[in-house]
Amino acid sequence: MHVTMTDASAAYEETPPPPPPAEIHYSGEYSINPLGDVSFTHMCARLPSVLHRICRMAWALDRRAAALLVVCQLVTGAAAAVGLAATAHAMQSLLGAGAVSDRLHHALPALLVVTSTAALGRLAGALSSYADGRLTPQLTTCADTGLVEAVCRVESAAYATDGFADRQEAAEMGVIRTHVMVNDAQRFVSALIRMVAASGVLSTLHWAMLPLLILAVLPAGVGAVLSARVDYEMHYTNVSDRNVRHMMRWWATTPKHGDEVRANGMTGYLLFWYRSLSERIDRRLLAAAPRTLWITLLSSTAGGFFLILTWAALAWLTTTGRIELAVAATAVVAVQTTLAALSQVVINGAALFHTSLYLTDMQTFLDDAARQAPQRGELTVASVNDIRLDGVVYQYPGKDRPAVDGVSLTLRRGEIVAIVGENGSGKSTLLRLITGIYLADKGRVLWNGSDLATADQDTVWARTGLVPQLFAQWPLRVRENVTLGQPRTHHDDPVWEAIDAVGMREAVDALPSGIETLLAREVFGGAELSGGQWQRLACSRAIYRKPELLILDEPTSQMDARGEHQIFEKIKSGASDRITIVVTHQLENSKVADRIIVMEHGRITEQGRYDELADAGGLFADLLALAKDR
Ligand SMILES: Nc1ncnc2c1ncn2[C@@H]1O[C@H](COP(=O)(O)OP(=O)(O)OP(=O)(O)O)[C@@H](O)[C@H]1O
Repeated sequence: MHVTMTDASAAYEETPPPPPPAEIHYSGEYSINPLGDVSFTHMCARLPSVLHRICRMAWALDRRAAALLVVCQLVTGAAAAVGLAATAHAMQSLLGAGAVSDRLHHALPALLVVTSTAALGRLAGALSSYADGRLTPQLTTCADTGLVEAVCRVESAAYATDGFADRQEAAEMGVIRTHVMVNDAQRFVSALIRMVAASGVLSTLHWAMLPLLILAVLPAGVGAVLSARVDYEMHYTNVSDRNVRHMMRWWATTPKHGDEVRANGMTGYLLFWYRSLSERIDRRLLAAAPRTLWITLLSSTAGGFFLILTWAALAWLTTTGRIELAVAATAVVAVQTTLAALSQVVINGAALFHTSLYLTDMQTFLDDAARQAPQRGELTVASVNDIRLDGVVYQYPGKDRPAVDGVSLTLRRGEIVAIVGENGSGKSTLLRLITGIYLADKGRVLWNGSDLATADQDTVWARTGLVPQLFAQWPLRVRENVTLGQPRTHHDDPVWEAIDAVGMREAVDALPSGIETLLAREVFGGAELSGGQWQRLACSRAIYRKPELLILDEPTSQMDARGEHQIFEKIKSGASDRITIVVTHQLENSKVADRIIVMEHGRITEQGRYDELADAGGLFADLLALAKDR
């Protein structure tokens, strides 16, 4: 049938609208907002511990900057106190009796103190900004690298646990907030010191002023903390959606998937999806806006009422002669100073509290990740002559049946073993168990008799080379893409040897900067390889490691016949000195193996050489017949 463009677009217009993004009803252990039933006083009580934590982190990173920051805060506070006391003194002299010149002369020393303390306060402020400028980048980097390291170091099985990615997303917010953490803390502390100093002066003028002032600012404090709580609640509700949106953003915009997106006409849907999800997130935020408005309105009204009361009280005290005019003038300055400092305490206290929520998420995630870091034992695997699997069972979290179900198997040095089986039969999971990426739920995996559950994983992985089905295309230079994870050599000969082994020399030489070329098309000066070339590079990476256990999971799925032939020749030539495992759906490739293992539903159902299995009438023979039926 011939379809014109108009037909096609008409048909498109008639189709029902695409489905919106799936609703995520996350109901795991971590789905409960930890602040759901936390009281206001409890929240305020958190501040000292937050300050303590920030100080500890800052002290550990840069003692001099941390000490400078603390000293500057103390100087600022002391300068404010002395400055205010001097102001009171000057006021009394200026508003007292006598000639103007005498009064000025009398007030001069106090005025000099006011000026000097103001200058000292400014100097301390500038120095503390400098200390903050030193500390903040270090703290942010420390939090950021700490988070990346924690995620990289957990047991692989942790990735499959309930809500791991969502909690990681929440922890990322902690890293972002680290950026403002020191500043919030510094402003909070300096405002607190200024407030204490000013309120001390105020209390000496008249006892009633301070309680009234506190009442004027307290509602704003409650309001700011409650608003922060609403904001965090929204953040918490949106965390899963934000996580999915973040992933989709990368998938939709990375050039690596650009062909698939365009040629399959997915752009419109992806944009619709992205917008729908963003609107859903916004809807929740907008629904919370009236709550925030009410909180702000009520707290401002209450604060305003008490502030009017404060000024009225001051006016009454002055007009009834209960305090002198000079004292009243000082009180005006002190009230203004205390009010400004109190407001800063409230605003920065709320900001600090807000930050603490995200820092707590970050810390909870880091603690959790530390608990999920490998704790296997000290056993060192020196070399590997045989690997024995003893009734090994592994079940992914949330699955109702094991992916590997009671596998027993022995692999010996010098042997090439092929693992075949239908999709989902458990081949890749078995490889993860053999290498100790996952630890068996039941049974044991023994390398030279050492149980992987008690062996130091780094000594195990120092002996393995793995080409996974989905290999990484690292945005690094060609050389680092081959040597990744290996100590650097003084020259490139071993790198070229690995490149030659997969027939990539010509392709690498043709790159703009040869072995130095950055393999990232997105970056200026970067270059891109074809799919098969990338796969050859992934193979060279494993070969370069000269591993005692070489595992190749569908290593030639994207390669041309020459590349595939070359890889299998290389596998054969190096086989005598290692254990080699090849997973393949190209059954002809399994001819290279000394032994073929057939997997079905997580179990080994057949074993033997190619010719034996081809005639055995089992699954292998069935799959072989299907492969030939073209
Ligand atoms: N990370 C994971 N989390 C949860 N389940 C998983 C995970 N990886 C695999 N599975 C499940 O385990 C079973 C075995 O998967 P596995 O990847 O080991 O099969 P395979 O034989 O390698 O398949 P294929 O030939 O498609 O690569 C499948 O049912 C799969 O859905």
